[in-house]
Amino acid sequence: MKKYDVVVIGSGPGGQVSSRALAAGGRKVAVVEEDLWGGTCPNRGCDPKKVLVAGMEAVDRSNQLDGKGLSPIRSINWPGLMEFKRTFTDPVSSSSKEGLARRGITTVDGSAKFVDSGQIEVNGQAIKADTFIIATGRRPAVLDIEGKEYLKNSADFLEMETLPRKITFIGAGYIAFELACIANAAGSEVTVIHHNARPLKGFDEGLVSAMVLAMRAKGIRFVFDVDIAKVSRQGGSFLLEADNYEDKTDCVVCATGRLPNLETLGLENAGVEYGRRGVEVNGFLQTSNPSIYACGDVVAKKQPGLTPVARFEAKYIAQRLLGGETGSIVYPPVPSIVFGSPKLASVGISTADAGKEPQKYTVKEVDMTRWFNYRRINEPVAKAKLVYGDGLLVGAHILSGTADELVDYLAMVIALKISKQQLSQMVFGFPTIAADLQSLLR
Ligand SMILES: Cc1cc2nc3c(=O)[nH]c(=O)nc-3n(C[C@H](O)[C@H](O)[C@H](O)COP(=O)(O)OP(=O)(O)OC[C@H]3O[C@@H](n4cnc5c(N)ncnc54)[C@H](O)[C@@H]3O)c2cc1C
Ligand SMILES: NC(=O)c1ccc[n+]([C@@H]2O[C@H](COP(=O)([O-])OP(=O)(O)OC[C@H]3O[C@@H](n4cnc5c(N)ncnc54)[C@H](O)[C@@H]3O)[C@@H](O)[C@H]2O)c1
Repeated sequence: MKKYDVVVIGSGPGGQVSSRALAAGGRKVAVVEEDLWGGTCPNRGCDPKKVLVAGMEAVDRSNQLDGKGLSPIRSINWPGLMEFKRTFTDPVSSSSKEGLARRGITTVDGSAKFVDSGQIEVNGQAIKADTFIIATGRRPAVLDIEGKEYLKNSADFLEMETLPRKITFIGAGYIAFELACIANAAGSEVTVIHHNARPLKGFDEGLVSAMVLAMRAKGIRFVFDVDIAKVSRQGGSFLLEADNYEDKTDCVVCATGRLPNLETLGLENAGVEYGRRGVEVNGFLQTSNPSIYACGDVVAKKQPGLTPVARFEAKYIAQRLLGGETGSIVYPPVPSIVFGSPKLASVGISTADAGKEPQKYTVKEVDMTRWFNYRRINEPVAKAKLVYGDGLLVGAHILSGTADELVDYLAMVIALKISKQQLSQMVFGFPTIAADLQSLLR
């Protein structure tokens, strides 16, 4: 029977970072993967999505500068863009696996299941380890409605060879907003249906409303307070039905959240507790079995399920197992970005939480739309809401085409507690988004 110091289950960002760090620290490590090596982010998540976002950004920029020396790009050559996307995704699985092997890590293809607290089984083969790390991520949730077999998910969207003439998204979170904007820029007729009237729930309500307004101006249709009950095939298209709604479309993408991958892991055999939201962990990312850790999307936690969070947790576990980390995990401010059109980004204390403690926090709203950096590209909207506590920036919420860049600078200001006085002593390259920090935080 094979025996390792550490076995990592799942080869996504969490599994990659933890296994590589542990192998570099001299541990004998194996990684088990049941699907594509590299996990969600580079195969069917962040990276392919961001390649498609580049096409959307080009369409947006040309539309914004229409009549200002440029002609708009009317639509995207979808098969061409997908071919470009595949140059990123096709090599990922083999290169991720080879990258691990090059570092002396054993790679095992198959589905891992705990037999007891010190042993898993993969394809009938028993593997023992002193420590296990569960990094199995999440998968798309499927609405339990009549006709659910007709529903596509985000992974299907990112593989679509032809762009449907009409596409409908159910759900209004990160995935629906981002993919709706991409499909709209590529020339599809897009509808987003949500079961209540509060899309992108974790983000500032006013900025979300402004984003919805901007997306509506581009032709995206939002339908709120509609709970789809049935999908049926009608020739080449699909009929969506609810008590108060009926519409035909060519493609339905379900984007109603993601579920932790844990049902097939045999967690009961290893004494690992879990719930609907994921594997339960303590402040050291240890499960209820102290020799089994968990990181990334599969963990039940307050932090959002994002790649940098999975990587941060994986690094922490590796440091702890290598003897360098003794305290419980302390997360820095984590930026969240919706790569839509425009982009919505958020970091630190929310405006909703700040509003509950007015004696502690103040919120300053800044409209940047007329600032040079936005006027130069004729941005329709550029707004920020800044949360201050004790004179320092503690939260930032931004809506603009470049919010993804600005939010990382602001995350640094928050994490390092950089004061307005310190910022005013800096010289930035000009004119840049970073240079705006001095005016923004004045
Ligand atoms: C469409 C989309 C867009 C996204 N965009 C962004 C973005 O822009 N920025 C961002 O930060 N995040 C984004 N995310 C989220 C990001 O992809 C995840 O947070 C990240 O991949 C989590 O990493 P992980 O290692 O925890 O899990 P994953 O990357 O999901 O990897 C888990 C791996 O475990 C494997 N596995 C599961 N069960 C078993 C088993 N029993 N045995 C063996 N292997 C198993 C799976 O096959 C998978 O490969 C996006 C997600 C999606 C779906
Ligand atoms: N840019 C990024 O960082 C990025 C992009 C995509 C995904 N992600 C990650 O992936 C996760 C999953 O994304 P997502 O958009 O699927 O989930 P989400 O949690 O962001 O949004 C799901 C939406 O579906 C709605 N919903 C739930 N049940 C429903 C129902 N029965 N009918 C209609 N609507 C329903 C919810 O109210 C919510 O608005 C995100 O939470 C995030 O962690 C991140």
